[in-house]
Amino acid sequence: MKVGIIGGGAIGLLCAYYFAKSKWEVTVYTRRFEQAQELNRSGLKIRETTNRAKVKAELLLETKKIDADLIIIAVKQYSLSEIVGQLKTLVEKKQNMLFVQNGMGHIDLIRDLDHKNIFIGVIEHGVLKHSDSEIDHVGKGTTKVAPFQGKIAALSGQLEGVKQPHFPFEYWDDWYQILADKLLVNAVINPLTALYQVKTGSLVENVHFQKNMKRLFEEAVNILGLKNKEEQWRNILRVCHNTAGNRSSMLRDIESGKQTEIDAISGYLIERAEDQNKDLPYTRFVYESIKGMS
Ligand SMILES: NC(=O)C1=CN([C@@H]2O[C@H](COP(=O)(O)OP(=O)(O)OC[C@H]3O[C@@H](n4cnc5c(N)ncnc54)[C@H](OP(=O)(O)O)[C@@H]3O)[C@@H](O)[C@H]2O)C=CC1
Ligand SMILES: CC(C)(CO)C(=O)C(=O)O
Repeated sequence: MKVGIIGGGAIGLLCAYYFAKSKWEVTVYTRRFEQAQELNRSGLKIRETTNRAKVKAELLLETKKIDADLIIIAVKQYSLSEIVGQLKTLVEKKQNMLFVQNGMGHIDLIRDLDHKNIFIGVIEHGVLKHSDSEIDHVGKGTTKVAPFQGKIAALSGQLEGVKQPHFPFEYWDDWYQILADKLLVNAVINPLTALYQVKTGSLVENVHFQKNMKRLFEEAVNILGLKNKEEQWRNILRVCHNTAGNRSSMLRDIESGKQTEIDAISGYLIERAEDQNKDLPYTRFVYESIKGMS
């Protein structure tokens, strides 16, 4: 089987590594020529392991067709708009596509595609990228997938061939549910860790930070229309404990001067609230603060 992975970032390389270990033919489509060169030359390494995985890589801009059974789109949400146009010509209507962005900002862009089998993924792994060919799999989690267009069997049948204990898949029926659950976690943890410049665990250890978490939580859970509120709150506390030593992706983006995904997370919630003539003052505060810092 062949997988094409668009974006050689932390998540793209994580997927590339585990598919290659499962004996799939992997091609990573990069933005930069130097990264493609490096991957072709050295392969791909996860820090804790000794073996490098062999992958092919090429520049997305120079690609005419993506020859793959499954295509994983692993760029950040804000890079997706420049790629969606290319997907219309690079990917045939019957090829499977899996989008793994955080937030909800990508959904309207995906609606523009009329491919038969489109899937949404929520990645619950923690990954740090050290170089163009080396990552650290710091948090072992799962990847939840659900159909957006087409039937889940088209994807689950393929993923039968990826049996890796540290890289499992879970199958869900409702893409909105899995994305909304993750969005809620990110809407609470990401902006606060970035603003206070603290690791995820510090949010719950500090009673004042935890009060602000609760305020963001109340706004987000109501706007997203999520039920089982108590369980959702417990889940956020659990994520803070389980990833206590991690720096959230938003904190890392701010620290390295990169664009953040605040528009797809808090920005999306603010838009939903405006549609309902509601205001989310705490969410708006963190949104404007992060925009001002990045
Ligand atoms: N890292 C993590 O632990 C987690 C990340 N996620 C989500 O997964 C998604 C990807 O995140 P992550 O991997 O961390 O992000 P990164 O910033 O590490 O990677 C994004 C990659 O996309 C590449 N890219 C951007 N534009 C293009 C283009 N036009 N053509 C080809 N490649 C392009 C970038 O290339 P270049 O290097 O040249 O800029 C970069 O390598 C995000 O939505 C994130 O929220 C979800 C859960 C955990
Ligand atoms: C859940 C959390 C905060 C884990 O680090 C995350 O998804 C992120 O960093 O974007």
